Amino acid sequence: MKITKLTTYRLPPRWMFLKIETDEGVCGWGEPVIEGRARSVEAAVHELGDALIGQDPARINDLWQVMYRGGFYRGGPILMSAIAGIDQALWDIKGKTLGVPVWQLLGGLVRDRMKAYSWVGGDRPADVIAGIQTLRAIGIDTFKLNGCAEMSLIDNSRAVDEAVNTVAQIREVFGNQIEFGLDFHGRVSAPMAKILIKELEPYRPLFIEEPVLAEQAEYYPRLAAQTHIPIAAGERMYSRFEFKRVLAAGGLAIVQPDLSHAGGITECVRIAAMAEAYDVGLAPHCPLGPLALAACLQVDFVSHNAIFQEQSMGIHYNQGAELLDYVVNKADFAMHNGSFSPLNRPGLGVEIDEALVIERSRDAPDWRNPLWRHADGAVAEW
Ligand SMILES: O=C(O)[C@H](O)[C@@H](O)[C@@H](O)[C@H](O)CO
Ligand SMILES: [Mg+2]
Repeated sequence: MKITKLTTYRLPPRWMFLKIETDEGVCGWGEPVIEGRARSVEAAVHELGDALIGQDPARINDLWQVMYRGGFYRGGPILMSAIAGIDQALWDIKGKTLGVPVWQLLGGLVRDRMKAYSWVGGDRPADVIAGIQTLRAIGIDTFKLNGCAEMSLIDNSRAVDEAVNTVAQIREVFGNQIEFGLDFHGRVSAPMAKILIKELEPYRPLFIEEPVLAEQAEYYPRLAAQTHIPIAAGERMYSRFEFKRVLAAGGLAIVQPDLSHAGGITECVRIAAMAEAYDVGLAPHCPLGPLALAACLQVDFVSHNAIFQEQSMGIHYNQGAELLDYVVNKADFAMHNGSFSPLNRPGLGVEIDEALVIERSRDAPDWRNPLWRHADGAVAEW
């Protein structure tokens, strides 16, 4: 079998799908994207694709190395997201060729259900109580929200109170009947993270995510030393080599590699295994589309340390399309009591509505993250 063609589709709300075709009619789908830089990843996919045309898609391990080591300059969000989507599509082809789901090829299930969580509250946490109430009605009991709005390097006690009050209110209304993680989204400085984490501790969040930016990863062990709240990070780390450093430094309780950013299934099973050796949990990042989610689930179901799965149903970013709009086999993604079941179809387990993808990819808008500024006009982390 030989790879014959790579076609990319940029799509609303902010995704990109990749179709890889072969000379034997089998094709695979993947989701290579970095939110807000879809066109850059698209260019990288086609640049890498030159080396794939005419190659045997079954040799995923070799093709991965060709894409990674074959370039003198490697790594980073653009190239690793391009590799990620290509890798997903290659696994899809392999599964479809052999007639088995990817999790079967990775050694089989380690669990029967995979717990998922949902987003509430939007960019600046608001209406979180109503949001949680609505989702609870459909069986979801685990949530994530942004921990605060923009925050200055040294901010005032009003900003701290605002963040703490939102969280206090959640515990007041729902007690211990729900769990929630807090995403600081890299918008909190190291000095403010210290204060916020201390003040939030009594409300027992499930985890605090990106308490500081990945660029400030040396603070993770220091922050972890001052709190019992599990610290999570990883959505802006792109390879096992980056995860190696944070795992060895200690401090993280949960790693969150993104299956569409960190080199795909091939790389993320390795990151998961490495985390397991450090007694660190896995919670793949996935505010993206159905192919990214399917890839996450393939890894979750074979990784003993997978604890919960992010998914984008109803997320504030899904303007113009929802998680399952382009999926034919929607029922396979139904959650029961807040958990996913293994995807049992061959390959990734997603049947794509290709006609709709082609139609919606025409004039797809370029999504950009908002540019925030502090009151004094300086750029703020979003
Ligand atoms: O945890 C998450 O889902 C992420 O932080 C997510 O909210 C953002 O990073 C977003 O995808 C950036 O475009
Ligand atoms: Mg996050």
